[in-house]
Amino acid sequence: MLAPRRNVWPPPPPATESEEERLARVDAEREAKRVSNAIDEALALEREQRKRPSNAKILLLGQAESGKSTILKNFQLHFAPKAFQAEAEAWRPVIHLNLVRSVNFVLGLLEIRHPSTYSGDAQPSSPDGALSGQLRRLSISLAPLRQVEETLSNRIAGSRPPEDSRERDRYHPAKASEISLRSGSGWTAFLRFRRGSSSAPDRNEKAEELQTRRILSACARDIMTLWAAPEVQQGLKDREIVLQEQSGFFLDEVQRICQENYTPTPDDILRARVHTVGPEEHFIHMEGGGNENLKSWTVYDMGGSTSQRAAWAQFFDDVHVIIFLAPISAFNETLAENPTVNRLADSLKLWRTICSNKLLTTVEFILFLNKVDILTRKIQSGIRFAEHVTSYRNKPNEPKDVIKYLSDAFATINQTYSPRKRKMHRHVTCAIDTKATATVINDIHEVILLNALSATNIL
Ligand SMILES: Nc1nc2c(ncn2[C@@H]2O[C@H](COP(=O)(O)OP(=O)(O)OP(=O)(O)O)[C@@H](O)[C@H]2O)c(=O)[nH]1
Ligand SMILES: [Mg+2]
Repeated sequence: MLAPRRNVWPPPPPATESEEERLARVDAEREAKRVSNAIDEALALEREQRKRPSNAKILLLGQAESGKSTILKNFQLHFAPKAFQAEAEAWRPVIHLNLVRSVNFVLGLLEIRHPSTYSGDAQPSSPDGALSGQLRRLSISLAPLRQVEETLSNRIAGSRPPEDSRERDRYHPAKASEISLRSGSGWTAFLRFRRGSSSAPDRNEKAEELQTRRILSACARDIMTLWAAPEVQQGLKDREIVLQEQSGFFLDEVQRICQENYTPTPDDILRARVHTVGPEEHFIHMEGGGNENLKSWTVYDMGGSTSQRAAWAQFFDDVHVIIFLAPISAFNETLAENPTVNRLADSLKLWRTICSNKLLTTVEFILFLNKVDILTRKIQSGIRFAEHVTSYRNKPNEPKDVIKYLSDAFATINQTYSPRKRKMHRHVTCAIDTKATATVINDIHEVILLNALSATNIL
């Protein structure tokens, strides 16, 4: 006689099985089969979904103030204009803060130039040491803006600024200070702010905002007078400070921005400056429907200052495209976090590090040579590129020649240091020009789709 079979499923019924037990067993087996089929179907579906992702994953890299967050805003404006517009109101405090910081920066400069008047000394030691009566009056009438700056900073970044921002917020002799945000309390507060409809600001916040708007409206005329004052313009010129080229510059728009009923325009939002601290993940759901297989994009916007860069590598794994921003206008500037390092040299070095990274061997790169408008203005104002980049020697000091030289330099680094031959797409951009950037986005749209779809075996 054969021994009863073991290790088979379902096990053979015991010889003594009653009719009732048999019915119960058949029921249990049917249920087990149903569960097993359901699991198989779920696994098949998951496999299918993995092949058809809802996401293209894009990484924005580049040094601080290269324009990463501005490109992200362009993507949002281009692909999800309704969502972009819905957040417009939330940018108002950021724009107000950018403006107020510029005003306080100018007042700070006057304070340094004319300490005797500020300290109340009636007998300034030299004629230069005295502020004109008009500027003295303005410095008093605009004094409330220091409090406005503090209120807005606290509201946007949270009452305790992140370490990195405290470092940056120290008074910089040539630069208006910036607002920093990081994922965490400050950032979520800002998001809550931006996505105000789901959690409306409380009564205190509303009252505070109203108060800020009233103060700004009352100060508008004095801010304009201050900005137009020959003494202020001369003071900036003497220090070779061009505030117009700095991030978050709104001093030429005071009348409009200080109106009590001001709502930011897309151009204002693109020019608003918030320093990103920590990686930010943004989902863009294509409002026009997008590609059938790819209805949303995930864009990772990284903080670009040197202390932030260590966090980049954790996003290299399954990224489809990297967009690297190099601010080509920065050839005569140094890093805010390290004044001994030239910003262009830092950008080239960073690009080389990214090109040679083995984890990114198969990733396609899109290079934006950004801030071409500022580069053009600088060269046309007589700044000589070769004085800052000696290898340029005696080539023509013309924007188009400088741009070509830089574009070739970045391309050569890609060819030389990439572990394998890599496709690279180059664009010369001005990220605050929405129309020109829309054309570039149309050009790179297909590159992003192709990479995302082929990475997931759909193509
Ligand atoms: N004039 C000009 N300004 C630009 C351009 N691109 C960006 N900006 C401005 O430069 C400032 C800095 O840009 P961001 O996008 O915040 O820079 P980022 O790379 O995100 O900087 P971090 O977050 O600090 O890493 C913003 O105020 C932008 O409006 C450009 O092409 N031309
Ligand atoms: Mg940023």
